[in-house]
Amino acid sequence: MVLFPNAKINIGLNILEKRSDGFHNLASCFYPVGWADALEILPAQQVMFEASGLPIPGAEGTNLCLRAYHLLAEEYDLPPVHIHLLKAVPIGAGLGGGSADAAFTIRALNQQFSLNLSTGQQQDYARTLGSDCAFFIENKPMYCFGKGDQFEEIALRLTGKWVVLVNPGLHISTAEAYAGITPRKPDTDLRKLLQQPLDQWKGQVVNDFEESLFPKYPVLDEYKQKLYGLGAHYASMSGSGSTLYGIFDEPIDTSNNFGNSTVWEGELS
Ligand SMILES: C[C@@](CO)(OP(=O)(O)O)[C@H](O)COP(=O)(O)OP(=O)(O)OC[C@H]1O[C@@H](n2ccc(N)nc2=O)[C@H](O)[C@@H]1O
Ligand SMILES: Nc1ncnc2c1ncn2[C@@H]1O[C@H](COP(=O)(O)OP(=O)(O)O)[C@@H](O)[C@H]1O
Repeated sequence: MVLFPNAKINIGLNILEKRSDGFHNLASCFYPVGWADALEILPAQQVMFEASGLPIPGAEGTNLCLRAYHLLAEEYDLPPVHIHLLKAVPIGAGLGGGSADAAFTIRALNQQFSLNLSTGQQQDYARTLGSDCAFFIENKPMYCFGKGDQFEEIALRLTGKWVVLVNPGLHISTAEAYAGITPRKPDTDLRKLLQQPLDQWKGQVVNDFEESLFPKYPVLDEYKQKLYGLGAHYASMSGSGSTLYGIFDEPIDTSNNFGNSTVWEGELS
């Protein structure tokens, strides 16, 4: 079975408060985008994990695909599998790439070996692997809260809009980004702000990580402003960075704007 675990962007990201377990309660709209890895899972003689494409930090045994397999194998009678991951989504990029790989592994194993796990059961397994993981089980635009693993339907649809993602190659660890934050509740609920037309989001729909990360890495704000200069209706950093995105009506020419950054663009669904 071959799947394509896709990235997400955060449209608005409010870090509300620090919790007693050390994590933070947040409010954000998670929106899937088409930038994706390729994941192949095949029955095999013994469990084997292989990765190609972008190098993934950490020992192979700690890869989220393998962790997802072992999590299910502890409870269900799973045959050994060969997992091949072609890594294309940048890592430490605020795009949830590793979380998507984990969630898609759960989805694939559930389907391939007829485990009959409900959506809720798959989300429960996913959230033990990372706060972002459960989102990728349903993989549709959602208002997310709690650790980022609780969901509420949101009417927001940007179908047909064009998104440009710019990854400047800075690897920002999620834990490092959270450590620089002073949590606070916003004046206006994000769900309300997102009901406004897209052109009114600028300056109102904010990612709280920008305040601490932009002074530290000035290129991030420079690229956000360039996206506005190219005509974006709205531009922001995604998650804990370092990827910036802009939302446009149609494809745009990004050449000569973002140095050696990796640029991906595509239609929103
Ligand atoms: C910031 C966000 C926003 O969508 O996305 P990314 O930038 O990673 O894509 C997420 O909250 C990232 O979720 P995820 O990457 O799954 O984080 P986890 O592996 O669960 O946690 C990594 C570390 O981040 C911090 N953390 C994470 C989530 C959360 N709600 N509060 C936290 O304080 C903790 O220090 C934790 O040890
Ligand atoms: N399949 C995977 N893809 C990406 N990162 C992985 C994977 N498995 C484990 N990791 C670890 O997860 C961390 C980054 O996760 P990722 O979700 O890409 O971060 P972010 O959402 O901040 O971009 C890295 O430290 C990496 O070592």
